[in-house]
Amino acid sequence: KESRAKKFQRQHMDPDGPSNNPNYCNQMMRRRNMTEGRCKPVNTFVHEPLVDVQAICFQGNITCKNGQPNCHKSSSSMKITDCRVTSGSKYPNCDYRTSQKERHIIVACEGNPYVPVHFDASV
Ligand SMILES: Nc1ncnc2c1ncn2[C@@H]1O[C@H](C(=O)NS(=O)(=O)C[C@H]2[C@@H](O)[C@H](n3ccc(=O)[nH]c3=O)O[C@@H]2CO)[C@@H](O)[C@H]1O
Repeated sequence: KESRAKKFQRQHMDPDGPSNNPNYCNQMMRRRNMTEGRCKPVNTFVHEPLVDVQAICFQGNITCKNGQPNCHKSSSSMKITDCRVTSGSKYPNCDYRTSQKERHIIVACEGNPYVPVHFDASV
């Protein structure tokens, strides 16, 4: 069974990116298995080293969107790519808009070791 930490990495980590390729999201959403059963509507990939994203768990503690107290906001902005499903997208041919950004990211952390398990938002 995939751990929540591993699931976070599968869904949100791409240290080798970003890629200016307009098909980045179409390729990556499939490759990372987020287009099975349905097209995941929104997903962010983070183009920073894993250790830098794991360090966020020890940075600014803030309340998550769902009210839980275990979210953390990155001290610095990070290179990300937002993938958002297009209006014309029809499962199983999931179609995404690819948007490269530099944002502070907000993740939820859990466990021992205390690691990212959920992507909450970017600001
Ligand atoms: N505090 C917590 N502590 C611990 N766990 C917590 C906590 N909160 C939730 N989980 C868990 O996380 C799991 C999960 O998948 N939550 S999810 O909201 O659907 C994820 C969002 C995110 O993937 C994506 N998104 C969204 C915006 C954006 O900019 N970029 C972007 O990528 O869209 C998704 C839907 O919004 C679920 O098991 C839930 O129980």
